[in-house]
Amino acid sequence: MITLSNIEKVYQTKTIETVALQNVNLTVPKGEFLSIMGPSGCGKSTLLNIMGLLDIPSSGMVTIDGQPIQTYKDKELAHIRNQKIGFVFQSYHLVNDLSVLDNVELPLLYRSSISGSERTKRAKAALEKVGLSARTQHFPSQLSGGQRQRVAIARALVGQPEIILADEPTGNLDSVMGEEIMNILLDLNRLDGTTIVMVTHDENMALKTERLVRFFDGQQVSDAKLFATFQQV
Ligand SMILES: Nc1ncnc2c1ncn2[C@@H]1O[C@H](COP(=O)(O)OP(=O)(O)OP(=O)(O)O)[C@@H](O)[C@H]1O
Repeated sequence: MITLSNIEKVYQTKTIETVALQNVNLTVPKGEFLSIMGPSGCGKSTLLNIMGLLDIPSSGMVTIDGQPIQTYKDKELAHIRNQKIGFVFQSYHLVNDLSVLDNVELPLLYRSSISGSERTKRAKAALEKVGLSARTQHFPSQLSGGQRQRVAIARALVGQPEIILADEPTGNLDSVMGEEIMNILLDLNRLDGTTIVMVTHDENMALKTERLVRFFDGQQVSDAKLFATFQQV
């Protein structure tokens, strides 16, 4: 579970101060599929970066499984990020000169307890989950946008994270491919119990999730419980 309490994030440059988040209080229970919506610049990516321990708030408290992150050293935070959190971005962030299989194996390279053959086995299983078993030796440039995003999802889930943070995962895709990606995320949530927080500009995608929080100017303006995803099947 992730809890954000009284989070504020201020970006300070030489000439200007930007309040990106203000008075944010948000709890994401284990197993929830939460979507975040709001206009450009309202702080959605900043929020996701803070939840993913990629950035720290200017004030307020972030706890993961009840433990305030301030109590961890940098090395421990990197460990939690690697073990518990998977990231999916709008622009995929794949390594172009690595094969699909090597891209998916990447997060496991940081886990010394996993052997090379086990790494490959898990990466193949993750690719199978997203329907890309036939593309393991391709390179990202040889794939469609939807396939690239599926590789990115396989890479996010290969370490069996408890939480997936997805920043506009369908933003670069047409509606058919967007639906496909959304169905993979819904299955991960529904079948595996993975907690998912997804930033989206697409209301149709957001309405498929359990809960929708809207932001405006760095603040939450609404928090609505939608149908639980498992009730939709
Ligand atoms: N590194 C930074 N330095 C200064 N200001 C920043 C920085 N990162 C973000 N901001 C500012 O913080 C505010 C929130 O940005 P953020 O990227 O979180 O918005 P967003 O809701 O994700 O936008 P979009 O939908 O366009 O991706 C914006 O006003 C932005 O200009």
